[in-house]
Amino acid sequence: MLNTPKALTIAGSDSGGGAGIQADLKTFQELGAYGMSVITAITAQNTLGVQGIHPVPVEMVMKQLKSIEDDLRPEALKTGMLFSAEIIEAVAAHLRKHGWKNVVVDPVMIAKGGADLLQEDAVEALKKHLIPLATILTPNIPEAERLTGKSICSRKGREDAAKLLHELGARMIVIKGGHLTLDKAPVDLFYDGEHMHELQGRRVDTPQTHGTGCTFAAAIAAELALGKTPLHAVHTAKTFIQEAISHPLHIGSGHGPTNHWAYRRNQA
Ligand SMILES: Nc1ncnc2c1ncn2[C@@H]1O[C@H](COP(=O)(O)OP(=O)(O)OP(=O)(O)O)[C@@H](O)[C@H]1O
Ligand SMILES: Cc1ncc(CO)c(N)n1
Repeated sequence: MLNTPKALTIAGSDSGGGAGIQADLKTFQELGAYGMSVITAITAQNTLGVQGIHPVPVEMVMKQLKSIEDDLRPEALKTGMLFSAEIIEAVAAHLRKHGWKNVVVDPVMIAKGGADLLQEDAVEALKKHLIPLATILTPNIPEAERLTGKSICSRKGREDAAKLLHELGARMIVIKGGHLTLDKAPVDLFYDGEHMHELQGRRVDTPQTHGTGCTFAAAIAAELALGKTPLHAVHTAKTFIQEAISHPLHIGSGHGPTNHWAYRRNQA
């Protein structure tokens, strides 16, 4: 019998269920990968914002990683909210030591409501320790600006940022287009280290976009776990998030979650 593909998320918990660990596990499930988690921080969060953050002690993060390594080695993984430099360094050291492959790094920095999900001094740790291990790095435009130190105002600016991030060590990069001005289609740019590809999208005018970045990166990781190529994985992830945003659930009174069921329902 074939082994069931296992996908791991290393990220923060969102009590509201729309982002972080919860969004990742729902996405893995919908795409047919067995989902596992290493929790780096607990957030008290809902569709209105983040009310509290409690980082998990680094020793406990390492214990979770070891439990997975000893028994349930993943075919692919994604990282999300890592919060501190010490957690980033511990996660990166583990990935290096054990040679875990198919690493999707979503460099989560700020929640949609403005809360800091990454400490200021952790950005350098991300650049130095984790980005060089990324198979696919998935920054949004503000994150790409922060990582490269350059503002992005054009298509050429995004291409240059992708190349700079490649020089930092990421093998492939998707610069997401969700933060482009409202009238523009949210085209994501995928750089495979040689060529630029466009991931076309239709903008949905909705506030229900909580966790879009987490869901997108988790879908890429699930597809890599299933053995798909990176190009196939990013295209499927784009379709997955487009469906999830296009069929909102209308939950909560702020930035509501996306609909993780929509993709599979539409495929059926
Ligand atoms: N309003 C929208 N309509 C259609 N697609 C969107 C919309 N907003 C974001 N997307 C898509 O969702 C995916 C995630 O992009 P986005 O830029 O929102 O990530 P993010 O800012 O990291 O998300 P998060 O706030 O969860 O961290 C991308 O594929 C993007 O093009
Ligand atoms: C736990 C967590 N991770 C990531 C995000 C970004 O969407 C969030 N709001 N919460």
